[in-house]
Amino acid sequence: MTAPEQAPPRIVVHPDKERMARATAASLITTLVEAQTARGGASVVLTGGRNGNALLAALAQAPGRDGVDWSRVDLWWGDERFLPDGDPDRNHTQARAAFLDAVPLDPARVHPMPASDGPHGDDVAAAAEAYAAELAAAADTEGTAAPRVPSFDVLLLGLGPDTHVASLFPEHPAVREEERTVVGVLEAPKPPPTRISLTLPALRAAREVWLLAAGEDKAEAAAAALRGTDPLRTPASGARGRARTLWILDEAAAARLPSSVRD
Ligand SMILES: O=C1O[C@H](COP(=O)(O)O)[C@@H](O)[C@H](O)[C@H]1O
Repeated sequence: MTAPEQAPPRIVVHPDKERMARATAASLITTLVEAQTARGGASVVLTGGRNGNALLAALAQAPGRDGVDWSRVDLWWGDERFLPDGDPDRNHTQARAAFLDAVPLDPARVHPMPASDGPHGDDVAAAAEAYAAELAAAADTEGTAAPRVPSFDVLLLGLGPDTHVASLFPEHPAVREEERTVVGVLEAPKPPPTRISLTLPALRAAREVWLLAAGEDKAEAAAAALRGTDPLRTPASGARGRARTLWILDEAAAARLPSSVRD
């Protein structure tokens, strides 16, 4: 695959996780309005996890929320826990509760990853392939001829305490993938063990990648990933956007950052 441009990380630190969620929701609204003004539509890749859900809850409450034309926003997912539709542990179920049901989205533009009781049954490889095909069908040619995914406006990632992003865990086969855009993940070290994930090449096709980390349990991971140069060991270090890579932290998660990386 041709490697797209990769923007170096920029770090923004908020006083606490509530203010971080509110400020990030406001920035996301601005970015989506700008994308719609420039290109008609906008696309976001959602993340699961505590920080991703806190952002969605803040977005649902944000005063400027209705400045976005939600019927012209495509929503994709960076990863999913491969469980039956509606399972409370699915990232899609949590996103519905936090945000999706609060705004007038076009159902045809909401693209959850397949569930384990969907058309592919429990075949996670087939489910991943189907999601890759859905992304390829929506792909454009901006930036790079490959990989075959849309030029996402903003791709959100929660940072795991082990530096995983999406369902790309350190030293795991999925983080080594260089050709496919979506993979089935087996034996993930965090439950549930079976997942679907975008790969690093797919994440890097985004215009902007925003990594979210709040809380002291993320401090070590944030420092390791921002120092790290090997995505096999610190997957978050390999997640970069073409135009912007933004690390959005609260003070607790930023506590161990080397001063050399902090603005
Ligand atoms: O399992 C997952 O974990 C990560 C991080 O979640 P957090 O609760 O530790 O913030 C999340 O980004 C990913 O989407 C999810 O599937």
